[in-house]
Amino acid sequence: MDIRGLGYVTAESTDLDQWRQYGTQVLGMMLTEDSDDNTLYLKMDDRNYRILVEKSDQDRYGVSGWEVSGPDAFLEAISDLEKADVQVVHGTSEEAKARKVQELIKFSDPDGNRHEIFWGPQQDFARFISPVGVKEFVSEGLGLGHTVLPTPAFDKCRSFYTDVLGFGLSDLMTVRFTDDPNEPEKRLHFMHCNNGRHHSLAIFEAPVPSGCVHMMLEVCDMDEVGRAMDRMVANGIKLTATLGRHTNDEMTSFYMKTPSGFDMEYGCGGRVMDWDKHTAFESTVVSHWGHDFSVGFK
Ligand SMILES: Cc1ccc(O)c(O)c1CC[C@@H]1C(=O)CC[C@]2(C)C(=O)CC[C@@H]12
Ligand SMILES: [Fe+2]
Repeated sequence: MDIRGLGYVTAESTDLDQWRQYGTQVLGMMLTEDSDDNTLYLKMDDRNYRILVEKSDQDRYGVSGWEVSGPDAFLEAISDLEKADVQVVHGTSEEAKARKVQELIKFSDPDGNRHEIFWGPQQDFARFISPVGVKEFVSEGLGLGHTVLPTPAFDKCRSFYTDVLGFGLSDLMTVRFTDDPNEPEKRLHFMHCNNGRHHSLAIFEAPVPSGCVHMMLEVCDMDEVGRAMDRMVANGIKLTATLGRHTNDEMTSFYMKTPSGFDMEYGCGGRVMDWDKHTAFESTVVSHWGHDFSVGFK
């Protein structure tokens, strides 16, 4: 399978007003005109949208939308999934219209994380003009960012993502939250698809009620990250990890809550990888400096 990038994500929300404010005033994305009382389309680049918020009776992460290059790659993806006995549901033309793509399929991983594969996103080529002056999000040729999904059935999920969906292992960590040596270590594997982003997906060996550990958006420089922190404070949004720089993708970022209960990482300076020259390794530290996740539990 040849996945080119994370094309879109969806979030479920009981209160779209919160996301309207958060999406535009904190993240700095554009709310496009086709948004209505049940659906928000949040735009951050040439695409019509990258985050789709849907009115729901729950606040949680929705689906991860993976992009393939065209109709042939789409058929190949369907056949790979069916060969692996994954239940594939074909999206209706109404669903494709709502997602603003030509065609899509829907399926889940062994832990029930929901995914879609699509081809042919609509592009209005309208310039991204941020309502709060964000210059640029980094997504061209790299996908919108990354998502980290909860996968307690780790071994099954790991082979699902590598053997069926074709993700490559970028590097890995094992995490222990306390000093208790009896606490089992939890695995965290960073995975890439067919682009230069260090990871478009990571899987974490623990359940998370909101359906997502965090997702990440990348902006073009450190000032944009700092200004986003100011907007987070001004809008009363909770910080969940302090500013820091990761060892593996070298990104400088902070983490905050979204209105759907999962976290948003907002960063800059991510490495662009040449996978032919890469060797997978295990990091024994989270970051070069910063990234205190304990603030999220306070
Ligand atoms: C370690 C790391 C490298 C690159 C990233 O983009 C990234 O988000 C992380 C941190 C991932 C991870 C998390 O999001 C939830 C809390 C975790 C599991 C920790 O407690 C350590 C690593 C953290
Ligand atoms: Fe991350």
